[in-house]
Amino acid sequence: MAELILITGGARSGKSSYALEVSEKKSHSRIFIATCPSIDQEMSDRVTRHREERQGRGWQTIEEEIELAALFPEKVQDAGVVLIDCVTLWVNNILYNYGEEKVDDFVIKNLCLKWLLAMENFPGTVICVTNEVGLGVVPENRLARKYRDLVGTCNQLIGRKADEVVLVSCGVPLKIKKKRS
Ligand SMILES: Nc1nc2c(ncn2[C@@H]2O[C@H](COP(=O)(O)OP(=O)(O)OP(=O)(O)O)[C@@H](O)[C@H]2O)c(=O)[nH]1
Repeated sequence: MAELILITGGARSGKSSYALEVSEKKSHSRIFIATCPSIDQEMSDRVTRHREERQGRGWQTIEEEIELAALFPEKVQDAGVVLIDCVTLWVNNILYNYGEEKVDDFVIKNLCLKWLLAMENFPGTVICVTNEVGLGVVPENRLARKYRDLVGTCNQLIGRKADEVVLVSCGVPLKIKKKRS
């Protein structure tokens, strides 16, 4: 892969819009990989809002909740930039589909590494969106604590491999890891 960029932030921080902007500067040939399952009206409304935001801006959308590794490189090979939105929901989907008891730090690390490795054969730029889920109080619920930790593990893996990491807060991007020139 030419470049890996990780964009993180809180809910409704503006990270998705920023990720679109950055992607559009990278290439005219763009694929949006959505990991969000449309399970209720609230989710559907969010998805509709995002689809409208991309409308007429040259995006092709692939909805894939689990098998990110299977998309690379063949299914996205014509794209100059691939945007994955978002890692947080991918972790959620893994927990839900595999069964919470079957997913621990080791399992999530390996699953995340699988798609990071698959991306290495993709010649374009990959941009991943994630959430900073660990900044608030420690959740009372055990599953919520586990989820928070698994997301943190994936964010670290991707962040270490990334050329650039950007934290978006209040709609403002802050580069926290910069590519060496
Ligand atoms: N299934 C599906 N999901 C989509 C599509 N477009 C966007 N999404 C999902 O929308 C989710 C992000 O939406 P929000 O929850 O509104 O984002 P947010 O965290 O509140 O806001 P920002 O920080 O501003 O991005 C991501 O998980 C995407 O996968 C799509 O076309 N299909």
